[in-house]
Amino acid sequence: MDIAALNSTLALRSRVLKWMCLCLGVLSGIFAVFNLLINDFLILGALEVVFSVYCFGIYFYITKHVFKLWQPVSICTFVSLLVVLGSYLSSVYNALFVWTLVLPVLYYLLLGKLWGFGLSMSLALLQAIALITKESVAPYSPSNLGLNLAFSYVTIWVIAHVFETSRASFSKRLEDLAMLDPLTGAGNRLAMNQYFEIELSDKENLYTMVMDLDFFKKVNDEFGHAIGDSVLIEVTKIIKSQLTKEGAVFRIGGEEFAIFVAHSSASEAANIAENIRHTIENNKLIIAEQLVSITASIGVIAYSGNETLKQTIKAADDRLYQAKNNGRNQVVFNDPPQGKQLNQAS
Ligand SMILES: Nc1nc2c(ncn2[C@@H]2O[C@H](COP(=O)(O)OP(=O)(O)OP(=O)(O)O)[C@@H](O)[C@H]2O)c(=O)[nH]1
Repeated sequence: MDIAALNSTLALRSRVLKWMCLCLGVLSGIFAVFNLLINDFLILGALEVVFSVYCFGIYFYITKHVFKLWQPVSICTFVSLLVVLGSYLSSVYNALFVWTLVLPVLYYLLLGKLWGFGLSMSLALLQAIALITKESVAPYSPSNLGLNLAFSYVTIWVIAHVFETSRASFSKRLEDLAMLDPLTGAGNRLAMNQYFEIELSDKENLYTMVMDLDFFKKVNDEFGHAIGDSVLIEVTKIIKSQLTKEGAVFRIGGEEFAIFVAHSSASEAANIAENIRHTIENNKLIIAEQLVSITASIGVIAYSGNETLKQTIKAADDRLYQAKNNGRNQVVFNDPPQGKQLNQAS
């Protein structure tokens, strides 16, 4: 599966930006010709030439490079300034202010809710100042023009806001459905691939752990599958509570979890693994009024920088196998702070 395709928001924004640049580049070029040769608006015409060139530049740039925030921010800021300046300098008769109504849609499509709201608010204020400071709004009546503009702008703004909010929430729900284990809320294998291949661009000082609950079958046999499920949920909470923001947990099997600790030292990774093991052992789980005791074995490996995800998981899994063979309820770490193998048992 194409992992990048899961980030539909980025793909959507990149596509919208590309076609918007083409469209605005052509239109701005046409306006520039009018303003330079016919209307004699030299400043505006010159700015439109620059904007047109900039739009084509971004259009070609994003065909070869990844989407970055500065691209839509610069396009939105530039086009907004052109519209405000055009509205301020030209007569209302030219109806340049009509372009104001297009911009909230661009902001929300390209930049999302927060930026969309901020830019729409700023544009409304700037355009209000540009129009209020005009000596005349002929051939329109000032109150009719003001009310119609304000109401149509607010309508488009609200629709753009509601649309983007719903789209973002659907997109998040779809992403969660695709990437999260529905029982525990830990990431699934797909999420692990995405984390390792895309999010972890810097894999220096990365530690991979594979953790497996000990004799989990007995929990199911003794207490039933539903309580077994609750144990898995509680264990996931314990793992998450021990991880810093540099860590991530994925459920890769029935009672098996992969844990990554990034940007850490060997001693930090060893401490995290030991804290997880210790907390699981000592946190007496009371589920449906039943006391459930469980322990975990953990294999930890320092990522060398060259292995694939499969290889690093396999290496940590080998340490886990050692931990199970050594009697379970322990951490086996190949790269302990002291430089020798560490077996930590309760
Ligand atoms: N409740 C519950 N049990 C699960 C789930 N997925 C797998 N299991 C159970 O996990 C148990 C795993 O058992 P084993 O592979 O024998 O491992 P174990 O009993 O933990 O023993 P060791 O790993 O050798 O310590 C099986 O009984 C599976 O049915 C799940 O989603 N919910």
